[in-house]
Amino acid sequence: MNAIVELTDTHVVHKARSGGLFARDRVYALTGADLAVAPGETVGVVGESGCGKSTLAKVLVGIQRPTAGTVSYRGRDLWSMPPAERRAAVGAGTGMIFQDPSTALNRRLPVRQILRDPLDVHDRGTKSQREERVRELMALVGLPRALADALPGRLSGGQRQRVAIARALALDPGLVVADEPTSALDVSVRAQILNLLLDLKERLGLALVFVSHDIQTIRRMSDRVITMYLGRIVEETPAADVTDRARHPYTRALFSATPGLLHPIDPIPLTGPVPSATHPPSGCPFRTRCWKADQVCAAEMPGFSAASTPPHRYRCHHPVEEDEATHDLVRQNAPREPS
Ligand SMILES: Nc1ncnc2c1ncn2[C@@H]1O[C@H](COP(=O)(O)OP(=O)(O)OP(=O)(O)O)[C@@H](O)[C@H]1O
Repeated sequence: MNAIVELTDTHVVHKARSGGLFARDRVYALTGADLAVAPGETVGVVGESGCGKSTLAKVLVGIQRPTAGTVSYRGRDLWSMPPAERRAAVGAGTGMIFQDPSTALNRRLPVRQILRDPLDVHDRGTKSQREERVRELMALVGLPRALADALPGRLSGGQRQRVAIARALALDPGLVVADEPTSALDVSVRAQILNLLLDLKERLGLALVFVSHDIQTIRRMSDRVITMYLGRIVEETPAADVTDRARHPYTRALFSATPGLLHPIDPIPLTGPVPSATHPPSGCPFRTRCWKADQVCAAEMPGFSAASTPPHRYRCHHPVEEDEATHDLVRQNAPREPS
């Protein structure tokens, strides 16, 4: 695969926010991530709050520097490039859409200027070509021309997110990363924004990395689903298989509540909260909530199983059997004490 962006054993460790200046605590936000995104594909990222989804997104678009491991853009190591070259590679190669368009856009700039900014910064075209590009971008995302001079405060939430999408597309990137792009919007406009993203992806041949808590949306939007748990990628599954054929117990539990299962079931309960990213459990981080866990799971984090090959890979000592009906998993997953 000729990846647009590729992470190899990438880690992000933060100093704990609450610990004060001399805090020793570390937050393991991303641990050993390996992921390649191919041109034109949509990768959905799921996991509960705090599992590292946003960190992964920021690493992919070069706004978070990893503390270890590499990030390659079209085969070149991003963080060993000189800063100006890196900014150019990131700016032209990727676009990012954030959760809340009201905070992501400069409130003092009219739409026209917000969309021109990336063209100015990267010195794209003449003045009139830039103006033409702004018109083109507005049309692309369905914004009426009359809004070119409007400030973001005058726009609806959906229109603001359209501006944010247009800005992300300004330099014609190969990859767009959308971090919860609809969660701050009214329910009534969410579907419109998702359809717009899908439409743009098709028309422009974009690769899309889509982070969401909304399991159904992920299933609908993605070609491939990445499951994250406590900073680790624990499974990659073709989206069509994710509800019924996922092998990692955590993915099965996350997707168990979605409609459209081959055998509809009650949700598999996930007992207790996600453990702290400052003191993650030894071995497999999911073991404290997993109904299949034993001593092996406490001793060692499994690598991707030798039996699993892309596009389906999982890291689990006791994967769910392919033919194990999800019904049976509900019964097995009685609440238990952490081992
Ligand atoms: N700058 C930072 N300093 C310290 N800790 C951080 C920082 N950024 C993220 N974290 C921590 O890293 C972990 C992963 O955070 P991240 O935002 O990537 O998770 P997430 O899955 O996107 O969560 P959510 O769905 O709530 O947005 C969390 O424990 C978070 O508190």
